[in-house]
Amino acid sequence: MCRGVPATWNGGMQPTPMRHATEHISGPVVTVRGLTKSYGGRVVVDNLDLHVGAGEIVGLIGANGAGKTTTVECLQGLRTPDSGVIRVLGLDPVKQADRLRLQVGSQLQSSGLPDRLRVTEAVDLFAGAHAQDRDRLLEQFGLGRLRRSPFAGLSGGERQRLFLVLALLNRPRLVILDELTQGLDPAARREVWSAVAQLRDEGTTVMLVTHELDEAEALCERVVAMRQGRVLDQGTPAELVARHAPGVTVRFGLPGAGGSAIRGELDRLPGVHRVSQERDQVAIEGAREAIAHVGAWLVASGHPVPVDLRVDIPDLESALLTLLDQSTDLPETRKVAS
Ligand SMILES: Nc1ncnc2c1ncn2[C@@H]1O[C@H](COP(=O)(O)OP(=O)(O)OP(=O)(O)O)[C@@H](O)[C@H]1O
Repeated sequence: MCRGVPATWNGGMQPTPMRHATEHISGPVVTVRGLTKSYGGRVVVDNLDLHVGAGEIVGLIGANGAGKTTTVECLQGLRTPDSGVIRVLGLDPVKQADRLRLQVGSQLQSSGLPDRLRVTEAVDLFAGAHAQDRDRLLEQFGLGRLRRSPFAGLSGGERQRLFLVLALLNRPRLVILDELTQGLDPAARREVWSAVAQLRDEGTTVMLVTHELDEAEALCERVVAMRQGRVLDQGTPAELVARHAPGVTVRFGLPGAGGSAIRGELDRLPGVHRVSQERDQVAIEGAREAIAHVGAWLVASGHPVPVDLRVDIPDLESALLTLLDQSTDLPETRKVAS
């Protein structure tokens, strides 16, 4: 869930700092220790620790209501934590909000702009002294021909792209993107992905809140999986897959190959855990190395390589599902101690 107005965009009210690429960032961009936030006595972020280094793209993923948006809202100073310490670029997001506003760009899903505000007017309103080339940015996000369109006339995806333009306009050092590509068509989604990859190449730190796990897998160097306000696990997408969904399945049909001899041979291959066979259809479950050994066995066996040969490799979604499933024994959401 995303709420709020684009309060952390640099609205052009104050001078924008020099280009972030030329600034020296020492230390972490985000440090969170023991963050706790509750609503109406219900703890929704529970003693959370988080660390984001300069130039990283970190994804917050997890179940609905896990506290991801609340966490990034606290980082932006839009929510005041009950307890814990937050430093963003070394600053306190609540007490030093003015200094931080110049350096953090946000794209929030449900942000709004006045209906009659035209695209160029919105860009002018938010542009600081050192803003990027506005026309180039609008073209890059496919909004060039909509320069004169009022906000109310934009489609959901176009609004989303405009918010992204506004978030990037002033070359922020940290960009927070919540549900980045929701509502975008597949081509626009890829364009936005490449824009984020470009940000990374330029050294911008990015925090991404997303349910799109292919997006997290494509863009994030590290993902933090959350449930009930707590971090369940974190690591590179590949590490989470290896830890929580390590198995693969190789399937193929081998006409006329029935019988236990083949099963026995496959069973003995390194990495194979289980072989099942139904008529001509063979399914082999095992570790990743089993893929190579089964392939080698197939070639060496002299059978033609089966046309229906298929390998199912788990992805981040499988890993997260397992992780969420395993964590159902977490204690119920905490109530604030009275
Ligand atoms: N202003 C609020 N008042 C009361 N409860 C709130 C408020 N904002 C969020 N919550 C609740 O806090 C919990 C965490 O919400 P949050 O939006 O941070 O989770 P999320 O992980 O971003 O969820 P989603 O993936 O569904 O967007 C939810 O149960 C939500 O209903």
